[in-house]
Amino acid sequence: MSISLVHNILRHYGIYGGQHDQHFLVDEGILDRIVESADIVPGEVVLEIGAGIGNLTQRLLHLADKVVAIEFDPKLVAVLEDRFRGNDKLHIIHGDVLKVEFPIFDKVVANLPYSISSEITFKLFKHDFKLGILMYQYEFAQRMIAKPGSGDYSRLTVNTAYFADASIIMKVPKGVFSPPPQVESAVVKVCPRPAPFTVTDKDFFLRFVTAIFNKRRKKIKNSIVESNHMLGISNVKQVVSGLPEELMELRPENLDPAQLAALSNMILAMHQES
Ligand SMILES: C[S@@+](CC[C@H](N)C(=O)[O-])C[C@H]1O[C@@H](n2cnc3c(N)ncnc32)[C@H](O)[C@@H]1O
Repeated sequence: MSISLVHNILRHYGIYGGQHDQHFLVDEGILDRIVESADIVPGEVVLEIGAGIGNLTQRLLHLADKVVAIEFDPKLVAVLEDRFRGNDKLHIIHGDVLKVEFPIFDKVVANLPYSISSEITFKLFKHDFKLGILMYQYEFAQRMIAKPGSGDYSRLTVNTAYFADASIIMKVPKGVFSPPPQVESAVVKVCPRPAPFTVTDKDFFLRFVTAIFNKRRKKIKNSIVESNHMLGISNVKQVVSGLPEELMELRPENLDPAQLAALSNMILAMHQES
């Protein structure tokens, strides 16, 4: 779709963009590469979050059996309804992505609203799907794939490593959006898979990761004790004194996801014994 056609649609429907993370991707080449990366085969159901004026949606509809497009702006929902009227492969959900129930889907392909990237990503990780091709703010994408010990290594990194293999497949400049955002973007490929390390209790592990990264500047022994209101370990000081001393002196950001999982398994076992 040419940029002038996009501008005509925006003008016609009185949409100005810029608010609610509304930056429409108008570069044909990048739209094509995003959809090609999703490797959609017949029979698949694709979820699109924040469908906007339907630039990605149009391409997804060519390949998928069904596209479920979530969009919360009524003006944009009207554009989607007009643009794809009569196409029964499209199901539009008019609502807030954080509140609506996701359908069962095979793949998720989206140029996300950046201000709620974190909430959307954690919501997606609660679902079962084959592949995600997701556009994020570049810094957010870097945090998803950060290395232990780096400033970007965070709760998000560990959750991502637990649920999926993730990689940045494309860096995307501001100028390919209308209106352009203030930040650079990146497309992340998310391939869900079983965790490559053992976790005895998923809920406890995820709570443990959230708790200790809340106190990421503290030594692990202190971050566990100070965030125990989230963990509920009885005799927490005694449990901590029984954990490997060399790990307790490190900060949460220095442990890789497998080491964090091992620690959470140990704590749980000691908590259950006591
Ligand atoms: C970056 S734009 C992407 C638009 C379109 N997919 C494209 O690539 O051109 C993000 C879209 O998410 C929508 N959006 C923002 N917050 C949302 C929310 N909480 N729930 C659903 N959609 C939302 C915006 O209205 C906008 O259409």
